[in-house]
Amino acid sequence: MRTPMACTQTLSNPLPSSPHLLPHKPDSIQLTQEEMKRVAAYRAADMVGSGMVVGLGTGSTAAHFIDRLAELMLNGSLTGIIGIPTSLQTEKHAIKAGIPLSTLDSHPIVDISIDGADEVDPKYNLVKGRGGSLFREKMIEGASRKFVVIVDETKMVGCLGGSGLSVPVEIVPFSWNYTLLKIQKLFENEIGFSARLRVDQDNKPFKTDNENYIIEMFFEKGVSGDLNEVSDKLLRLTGVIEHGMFLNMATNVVMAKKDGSLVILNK
Ligand SMILES: O=C[C@H](O)[C@H](O)[C@H](O)COP(=O)(O)O
Repeated sequence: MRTPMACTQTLSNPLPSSPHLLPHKPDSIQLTQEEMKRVAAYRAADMVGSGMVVGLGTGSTAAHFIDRLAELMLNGSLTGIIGIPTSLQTEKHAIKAGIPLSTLDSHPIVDISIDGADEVDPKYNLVKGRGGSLFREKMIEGASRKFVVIVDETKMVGCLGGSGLSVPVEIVPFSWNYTLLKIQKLFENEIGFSARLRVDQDNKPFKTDNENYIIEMFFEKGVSGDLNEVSDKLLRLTGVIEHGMFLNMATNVVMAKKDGSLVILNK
């Protein structure tokens, strides 16, 4: 059984100073969250080179990247790009944008993946999957030589789960309530822990692209202790397919700030 141990990571200035990549904005002007997402996505698109196999992320930040990638292909700046989509939603978007697609089966080595995240901790560990796409994302991003995370500054946290929002776990639908009980048992000593099945607008179980269910785990003070141990324990539960903690996977983080500056972190 896990000894409860407080998450001790802090966010006190974990970031180096950054170049201002946007024209100077008066102090009173601040970017909206959507603008920050676009700024990060556009900068990350510059990391893609012609002829690359590119993992295409999922979510609102990744959508800006897909639009930019398509734009760069259309104006001839990038040629020979092959995209590997991390969700059905992204697949549709990329097809509409005119990006040629393939699969991991045909292209098992991905040059670069670019995707958003729900949280980034000071060691660049991530929470992903609040949009439900964590399994395909983890497969494709795990097969990538470079995995660039694009976020706005609101996504930076001291501890994973520390924003008070969920850490998702993808499970098989069969006996889902039993799997939920096992997850609750795993964290029974964790003060303020709770878990529940994700439901859709009709109060039916939310289904992932793989027809699985999602359990949302909530940690009042963030996930504590050794994250790799927490990961292993979850993955050992029969019924659990994957979880949304992406540990030691990101090679770069491109983070846009409200003042228009960008911080680029490299591992
Ligand atoms: O399942 C969703 C993905 O992991 C997203 O990358 C993540 O939720 C971040 O999404 P957004 O860019 O919309 O905040």
